[in-house]
Amino acid sequence: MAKDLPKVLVLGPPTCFSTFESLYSHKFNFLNPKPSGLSLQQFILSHNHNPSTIPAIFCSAAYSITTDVLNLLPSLSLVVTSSVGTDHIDLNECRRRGIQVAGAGGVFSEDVADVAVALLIAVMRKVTVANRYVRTRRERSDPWDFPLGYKLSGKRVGIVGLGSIGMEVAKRLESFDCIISYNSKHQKTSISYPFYSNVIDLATSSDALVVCCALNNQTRHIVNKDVLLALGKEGFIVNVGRGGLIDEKQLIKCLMEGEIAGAGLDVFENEPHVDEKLFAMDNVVLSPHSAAFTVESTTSLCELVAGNLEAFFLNKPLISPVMLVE
Ligand SMILES: O=CC(=O)O
Repeated sequence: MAKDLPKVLVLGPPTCFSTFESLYSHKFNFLNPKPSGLSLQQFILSHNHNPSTIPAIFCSAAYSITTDVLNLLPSLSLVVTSSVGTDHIDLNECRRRGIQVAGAGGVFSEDVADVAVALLIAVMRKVTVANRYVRTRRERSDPWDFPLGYKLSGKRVGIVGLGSIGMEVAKRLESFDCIISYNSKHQKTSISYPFYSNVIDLATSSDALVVCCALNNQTRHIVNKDVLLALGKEGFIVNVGRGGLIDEKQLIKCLMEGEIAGAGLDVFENEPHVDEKLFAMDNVVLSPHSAAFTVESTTSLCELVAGNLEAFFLNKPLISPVMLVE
């Protein structure tokens, strides 16, 4: 009987949730407020769920796990998020309350890196403009008036955040003979790429920046106006991390004024809202925060989430814990 199974509250159901539910509803009793249209508080009250019997949350990056949410759930001991990013979770408060947190670990790294490189090629070589050009003109005009793009091979690429995604980006770009350097919270002793402790210096020494670090108080607007100006008029930027890593107002201004050459963006500062000024720009390629999601990564994610929930309910160590230290 579902009511005898361990309860898992599902918040902002992750895109994989319907698959996940069909695979694992024999193991967990999923409580999903979304279809009811009720607020979390109303849901808990109206369904007579004793909040003290809810030990675990499964959430997506679209749902903020704030102190207010945690206050509604006095027995909460686990938050599992379907994302790599944890900026939607009040980690300090979780630490204070002894709540464990598990994330998506490395399941998305290759897919996100693939899209980072795809966006870089697309914006530098004008792939989306070319696509529209052919569809609207149907044949090559004479004289040929398609604008020239920039070569990626051999370019200097600065990676902001050399974690598991950043390393996959570097690996891919090495096969394009790109010259890699990076900025990270700390220099990595095992990595021979040049390290820049200052993102402005990294931008000055790069033809393109790929931003893939975590968003937190230290990294918000890590790419600001000064970084964009240092990247320069022939510089490109790709963001597959979080929108808040770049000062989007300044980015749009720099794109409009030709202070940088172009941008490939999978993430936006005020998601799900996307600033419409970006839609009119030919030097911008957009993607709907979908870099992580493939058929394969979704399957791996479902297995990982189930593994974390099972481990938790068996009092075993989590498979992909998020470190709750500052
Ligand atoms: O954006 C996706 C993630 O954080 O997993």
